[in-house]
Amino acid sequence: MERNNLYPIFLKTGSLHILIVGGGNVAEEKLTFLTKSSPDAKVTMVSPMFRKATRELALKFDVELITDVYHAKYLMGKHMVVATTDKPEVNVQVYNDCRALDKLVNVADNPPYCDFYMGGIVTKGNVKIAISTNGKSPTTAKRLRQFFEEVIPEDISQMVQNLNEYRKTIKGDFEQKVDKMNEITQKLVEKV
Ligand SMILES: C[C@@]1(CC(=O)O)c2cc3[nH]c(cc4nc(cc5[nH]c(cc(n2)[C@H]1CCC(=O)O)[C@@](C)(CC(=O)O)[C@@H]5CCC(=O)O)C(CC(=O)O)=C4CCC(=O)O)c(CCC(=O)O)c3CC(=O)O
Ligand SMILES: NC(=O)C1=CN([C@@H]2O[C@H](COP(=O)(O)OP(=O)(O)OC[C@H]3O[C@@H](n4cnc5c(N)ncnc54)[C@H](O)[C@@H]3O)[C@@H](O)[C@H]2O)C=CC1
Repeated sequence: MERNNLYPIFLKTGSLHILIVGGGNVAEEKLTFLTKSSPDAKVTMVSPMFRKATRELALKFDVELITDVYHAKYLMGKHMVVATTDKPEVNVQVYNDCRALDKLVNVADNPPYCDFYMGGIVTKGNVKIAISTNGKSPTTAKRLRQFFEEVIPEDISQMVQNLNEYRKTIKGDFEQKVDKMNEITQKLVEKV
């Protein structure tokens, strides 16, 4: 069976700078889910046109909007780039420019031109789950996101906080701490 070999990481978006090229439907979808997960994300968008809802989101999340066509100069200082224009040749240009500069790049409607995929994301306080279908079915990623948003209790974050407080109070060496933390969380994975 085929398997997903992608490696998920949790980016500190507050100190990384992301560029979105394009200002249409796809750009708006990517910005919506990016800011939903990571309201502190540092984002710049460049496009000759932005949708109204995109401009509103930009205002809310302090996103810089540059009204211009894409130029390689806009890559300066950016760590990751998402290309969403309706011009395949522009998206490929963005991809090639990023590759030449070793920047991570995602051409949203073109999986072979993605160094990474955006995933379905569930956030419950301190807990975050990211979901990918290996680019095979974004709709399934969305449905799984909705499912986990529903079934994971909001207070999972309180539990994590409590365990964080508790782990600070445990005396003993590393091994004893590990044993204790595993013992008190055993119930979470016991079959009923
Ligand atoms: C590869 C990837 C690259 C990337 O964008 O990073 C990609 C690619 C493509 N998306 C397409 C379409 C749709 N995308 C969505 C929705 C989402 N797409 C997202 C991620 C990803 N989309 C990455 C893979 C993630 C993974 O590994 O599973 C989500 C999870 C996250 C996000 O957008 O931030 C977000 C749900 C967020 C949420 O709700 O939680 C819907 C559903 C809907 O809108 O209802 C549709 C319409 C239905 C359909 O077509 O399936 C097309 C077809 C274009 C065409 O037809 O030409 C391509 C291109 C292709 O597959 O070739
Ligand atoms: N809307 C969707 O859900 C889907 C879109 N796609 C594909 O994804 C691509 C983008 O789709 P949409 O966002 O709907 O298109 P759109 O037409 O809404 O947006 C395209 C954006 O790219 C900008 N743009 C054009 N040339 C540019 C340049 N040189 N530099 C910077 N920005 C530039 C435009 O000003 C516009 O803001 C298209 O190729 C489309 O076929 C594929 C599947 C679904």
